[in-house]
Amino acid sequence: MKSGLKHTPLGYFSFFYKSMGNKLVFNILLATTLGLLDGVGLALFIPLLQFVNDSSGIATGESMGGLRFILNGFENLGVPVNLFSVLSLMVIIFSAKGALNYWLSMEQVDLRQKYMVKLRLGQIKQLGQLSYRGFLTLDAGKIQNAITAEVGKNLQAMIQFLAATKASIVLVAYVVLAFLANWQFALFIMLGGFLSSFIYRRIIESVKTSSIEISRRGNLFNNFVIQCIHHFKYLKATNHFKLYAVKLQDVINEVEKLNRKIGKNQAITASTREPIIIFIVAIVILVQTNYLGASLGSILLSLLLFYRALNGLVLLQNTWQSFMQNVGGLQAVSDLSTSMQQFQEQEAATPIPKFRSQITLRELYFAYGEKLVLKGVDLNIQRNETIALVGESGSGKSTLVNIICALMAPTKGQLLVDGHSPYAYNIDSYRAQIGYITQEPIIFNDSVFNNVTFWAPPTTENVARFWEVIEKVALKDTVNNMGQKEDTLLGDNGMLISGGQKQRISIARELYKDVELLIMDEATSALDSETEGFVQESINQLKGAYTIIIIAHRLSTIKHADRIYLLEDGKISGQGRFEELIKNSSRFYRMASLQNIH
Ligand SMILES: Nc1ncnc2c1ncn2[C@@H]1O[C@H](COP(=O)(O)OP(=O)(O)OP(=O)(O)O)[C@@H](O)[C@H]1O
Repeated sequence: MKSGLKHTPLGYFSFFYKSMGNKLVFNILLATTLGLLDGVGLALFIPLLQFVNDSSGIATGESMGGLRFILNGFENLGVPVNLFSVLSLMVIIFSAKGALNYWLSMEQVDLRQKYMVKLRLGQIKQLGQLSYRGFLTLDAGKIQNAITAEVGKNLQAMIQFLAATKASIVLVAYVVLAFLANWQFALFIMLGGFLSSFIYRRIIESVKTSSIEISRRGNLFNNFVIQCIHHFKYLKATNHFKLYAVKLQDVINEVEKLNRKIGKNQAITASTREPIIIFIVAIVILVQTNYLGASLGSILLSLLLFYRALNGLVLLQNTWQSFMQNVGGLQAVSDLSTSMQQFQEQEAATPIPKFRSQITLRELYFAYGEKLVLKGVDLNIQRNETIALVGESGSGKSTLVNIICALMAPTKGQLLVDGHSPYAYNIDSYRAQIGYITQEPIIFNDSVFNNVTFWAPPTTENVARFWEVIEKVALKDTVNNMGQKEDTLLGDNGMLISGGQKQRISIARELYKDVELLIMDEATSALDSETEGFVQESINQLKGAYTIIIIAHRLSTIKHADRIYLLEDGKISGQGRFEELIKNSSRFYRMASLQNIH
C-alpha cells in the first residue's frame, strides 16, 4: 500500500505538520530566533572584543572583513565601541537568549505531550472506525506494533527533527558570518564540507533503510508475541513453546543485527567527522596563507566562525542521523494510518430507529475476494423470535451473522431492519442494539461489576440493574459468595472463574446493555454438558423476550427454536421448526441422527 509519507525534509515536515499544525511552525520560528541570537551573538562579540582589545594593526577593523558593518552600527547609534558597551550588549543579548531558551524548552515539552496525545488518540479513533473487513485484512502484529512501539519512535523522530532544524539554522547563520569575514576561505571550507557530507550520505541512507526494516520486523515480532500469549496454554501443555520461541529468536536476532549495523554506522560517523573536518581546514589555511596571501587575522576570525559552523554541521549530521534511526517509526505509523483510512467505515449521522418488527435478508450474496460464500439467501426474522442457523462447517453461518450485525456489507442484495438499510444510518446505532455471545466468552481483567456493566458508574440504579441481570443468568449466589462480591476481580481473561460462569457473565453483559437482538455463536459449545445445561437454561429463559439468532452445531440446543434454517454451501436448503425439518430435510435428519437426537 502506498504510504502518505514522503522521504524528503519537506515530506517529514508535512507529516509532523498534519498533527501539530502551526504549533510546529511557531516552534521552528522560536528555534530560529534562538539560533540566530546564539550564532550572531557570539559571532559578533568575538570580533568586537578583538577590536576593542587590540591596539595593533587590526584596530582599524580590517580583519573583520565584511563584519565591519557591526562597527558602523555602533557608530551610527552613537554608542562608543569600548569594553563596557560591548560587554553590556553581550549581557543583554545572552539574557534574552536565556529567556527565549526557557520559552522554547517549555514549548517543546508542550509540543511533545500534545503530539503524543494527538497521535495516540488519532490511532485509537482510526482503529474504532476501522471496518471489520479491514481488520481481517490488516495484520494484528502490524496494528499492535504501530500503536505501542512505533509511536514512541515517532516522538523521538519529532524531537530529532526539531533539533536538526535548529542546528541547520545555526549552521546557516555561522556560514553567512564566515562568508562576510573572508569569502574565499569560506568557499573552500564549504566545498570541503560538501565533500564530507557526500561521504556520509550513503551511511545516512543505510541507517534509514535499516530503521524501516527494523519497524517491519517489529510487526512480525509483535504478531508472534500476540499469538504466543493467546495460545500460551496450548504451547505450554504440548511443550511447543520452545519450538515456537525459535521463531521469536530469529526475529530478535535479525532486529539486533540491524541495530548493530546502525550502531556501527554511528560509530564511524562520530569518530571520523572531526578529523576529516580538521584535515580540510588545515589544507585550506595552508593554501590561503602560502598562495593567496590572506592575512592571518582574517583567517583566524573566519576559522573561529567556521569552527562553530562545523560544529553546527556535526550537530546537524548527528541529529539527522538520529532522526533517520527513527524514521521507520514514521513509516510504520503512516502506513497503518493510510491502511486504516482505506478501510474506514462511512458514518451517517442519523441513528437508526429502534428495531420494532423484522429483519429481512433479500437475495443476499457475499464473496471474500473471488470466493462466493453466500449465494442468494432470503430470510425473515420476526421480533422476539428465536431462530437457529445450522449447517456444515464452512457453509456460511458465521458470514451470514456477520452480515446481520452489519460487520460486513453484502456483495449483492440487501439487509433490511424494519425496511431500513442500516448502512443508510449511523451504523453504530444499529450495533448498539445487538448483543453478541461468542464461543469463547469475552472477559476483561476487571471486577464482575465492570465486566457486566462495561464500566458504568456504580449508582444505586446501575447496581440494582446489575443484580437484576445477574439473577437472570443464575449467578446471584455465585457472585454473593465471591470475596469482594461484585467488586471481585476476574483476573486476566477471566482465569479465576469457570467456563460456565464466564459465559454467563458474557450473557449478563449483553442483557445489561438492553439489546434487541441477541446473537449466540455456539455459545455453549465450549462447555461440558452439565455446565452447558445450566447455561442453556439461562438462554431458554430469554426466549420470547429478545430476538435471538443461534449458530449451533449441537442440535440439542436448538430444539425449541421458532425456526431453524439449514445452510448448505451458502444457500438455505431447508427451514422450519425442529420436527418439521426432521421430516422434510434428509440432510437435517442425518445430522440429528448422528447426534442421537430425534
Ligand atoms: N476472512 C475470510 N477470508 C476468506 N474466506 C473466508 C474468510 N472467513 C471465512 N471464509 C470462508 O467462507 C466460507 C464460510 O465460512 P463461515 O465461517 O461463514 O462458515 P461457518 O458455517 O460459520 O463455518 P464453521 O461452522 O466452521 O464456523 C468458508 O469456506 C471459509 O473458508
